Amino acid sequence: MRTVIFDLDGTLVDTAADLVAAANACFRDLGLGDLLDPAEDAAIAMRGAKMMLRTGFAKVEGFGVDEVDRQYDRVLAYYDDAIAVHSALYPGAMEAVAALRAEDIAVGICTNKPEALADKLLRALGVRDDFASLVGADTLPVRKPDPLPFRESVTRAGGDPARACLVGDSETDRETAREAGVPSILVTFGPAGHLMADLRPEVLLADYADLPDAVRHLAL
Ligand SMILES: O=C(O)COP(=O)(O)O
Ligand SMILES: [Mg+2]
Repeated sequence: MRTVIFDLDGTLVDTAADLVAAANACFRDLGLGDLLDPAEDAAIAMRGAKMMLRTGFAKVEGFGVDEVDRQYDRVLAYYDDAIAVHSALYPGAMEAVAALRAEDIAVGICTNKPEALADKLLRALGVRDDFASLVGADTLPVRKPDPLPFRESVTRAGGDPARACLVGDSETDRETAREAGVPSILVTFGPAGHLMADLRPEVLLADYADLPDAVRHLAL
């Protein structure tokens, strides 16, 4: 079965504001104020909680790598408490998913978010059951760009990893697809959209309305 696997943050869902809010709550607890800006640091947020902590601590004195590790669980706890306040699906995402499913193409998710948080977010948005699989950062011992979680997300969706592609928004997604030997479709509407062309994916996607056609042309 042909399969399209989606990344989550920055690809299916615009999660930047809730992620930045969680990091800022941690920084405020440490007396540092709001070190990140939801608009300016959206691309940093798409690279995960540790990257947000590293970026914030780089702006002040006296907080090193150890503090990033110490605060990581706290960021995730804040995020867990307010995971879908501002987060929203990108326009046309679920219409594209429905169109793919109508063509008997399996759809699943492979994310570097912890699986439980990804599951909670998808349920809050009312779309968990639209995806046949969900593999997160901690589902397997390895995470993207290792190709294993991608392959697992394909097989759990009932698909064949040789007839699959990955829709993503980052160098990590590009690398994952390359390692798995499948085409990548990188979206240009996320916070790092302007950088996607340099990664030379098989497809650059500016609008979800164009996804079903793009997948057809890949001839999976
Ligand atoms: O949380 C991250 O590191 C990024 O998550 P993503 O893989 O869904 O983009
Ligand atoms: Mg992403």
